[in-house]
Amino acid sequence: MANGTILVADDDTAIRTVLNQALSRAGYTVRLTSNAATLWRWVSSGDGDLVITDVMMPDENAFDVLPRIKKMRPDLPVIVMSAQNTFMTAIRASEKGAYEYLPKPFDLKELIGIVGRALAEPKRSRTETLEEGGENIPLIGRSPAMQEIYRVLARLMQTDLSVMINGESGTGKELVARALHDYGKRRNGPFVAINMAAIPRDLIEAELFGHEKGAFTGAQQRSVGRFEQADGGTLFLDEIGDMPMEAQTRLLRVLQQGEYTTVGGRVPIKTDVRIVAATNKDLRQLINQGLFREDLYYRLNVVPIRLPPLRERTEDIPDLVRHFFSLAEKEGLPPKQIETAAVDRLRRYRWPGNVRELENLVRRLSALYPQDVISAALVDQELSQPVNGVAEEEAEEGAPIDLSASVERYLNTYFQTFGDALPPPGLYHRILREVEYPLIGAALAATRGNQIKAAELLGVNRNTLRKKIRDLDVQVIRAHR
Ligand SMILES: Nc1ncnc2c1ncn2[C@@H]1O[C@H](COP(=O)(O)OP(=O)(O)OP(=O)(O)O)[C@@H](O)[C@H]1O
Repeated sequence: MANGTILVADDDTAIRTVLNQALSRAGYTVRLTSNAATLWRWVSSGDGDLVITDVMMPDENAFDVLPRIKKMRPDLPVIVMSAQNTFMTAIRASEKGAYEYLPKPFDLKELIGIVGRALAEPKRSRTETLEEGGENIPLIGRSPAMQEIYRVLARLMQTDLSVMINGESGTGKELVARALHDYGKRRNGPFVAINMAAIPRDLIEAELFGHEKGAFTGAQQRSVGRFEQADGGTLFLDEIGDMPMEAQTRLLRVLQQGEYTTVGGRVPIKTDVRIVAATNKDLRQLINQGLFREDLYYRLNVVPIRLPPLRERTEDIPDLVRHFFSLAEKEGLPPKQIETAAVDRLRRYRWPGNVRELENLVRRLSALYPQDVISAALVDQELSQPVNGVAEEEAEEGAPIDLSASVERYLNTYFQTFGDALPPPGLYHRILREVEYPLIGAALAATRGNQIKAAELLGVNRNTLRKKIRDLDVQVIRAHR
């Protein structure tokens, strides 16, 4: 049975009762209080092995008590709970030295797990407190998906771990990379971003690592690379999936050895940068296609963060809309209000361009229309206009797709990415595998995971199907009905 004394501070009686029951059942001694003054009295007299506290208490905010607790008893783990589930709450909890931050409502099992972990860990002091972050919240959204991201970010702030952000275009990958830098321990150093898709492929290495005078035609003088610019700070490698192979090899070497040479240079240069990479592609697929180095993937993917598309977190739309209207107002555009029905329309839309598309829409609504209140009809009108390629593709949904033509187009681009060289051997099986995987997945989805029916639909033997599922590692999800 676990033991130790847990001090719980929350002005909500129901939470105190639930925590008391769960923690006592797990074997802990529990002391409960509804206010910060009592908590402080207990802590300062040396009581308790762990604290669980709400942020808002009637007499004082836990974020004001936390630095005092950490100063007096740096080893005492403090778990902070809050119903104010914003990015700043998570960050502030981390900055003030909280052991863990839990947005309410939380899962009791998870809490008990965290308590056990905190008490089992060797004591370490985390006394570093940072300045107030200010109220300029960089990331908006309180959906469960975003809260989970804030928690991961908060944990990462005091580390230098490589982070890989995956998400569709416009989901906020660059914003997250910046937040990691701005609130992390490298915030006084530079943040340098480079987008692999925006630079001609043959210049990427020189751009990243710099080049010596005369290293290649057109290199009239020595130039400093992004690695050097980012020294002491963060280097954000956007669209990493578009990085050419040679540059990948060079990057891997830097990550392994902590030093590099410029293009055309011989002297190794030491580097001290934190790498945050981002992609909207499936890097696993690129690895299978021989377009991305698996060893580099593992180096970069130390902490993966998946940013959900906006359509998976529509509950964030009202907050985002308010945020973008207020940004527009700060830029001098007239203030606007929006009807509830109009927000409902926004929540039902699919947002292929994600938050960026929503931001642009709000900007258009602010700038182009004289009405003070944005109506549902106006939103309908704006959403019905195709604004970019993605929307047009969407409009074509349902139209028959020519598979051969698609494969041909795909192959053209594929060969082009290798320039004059040939792709790695094994192309025939790689391409067939690419087609087989979705084909089998679709057959299983259509038959709700019934392999007999799926084999019949595909016209293959059941054993063949079973083998394919195993070989291709297709996820079989059975319907429970
Ligand atoms: N959670 C958020 N809160 C506030 N603004 C956001 C949020 N997510 C994205 N944005 C805004 O949406 C726009 C697009 O974000 P960002 O450029 O970070 O996306 P991205 O995923 O890096 O896109 P791409 O893959 O196309 O480069 C930016 O103007 C950003 O400020």
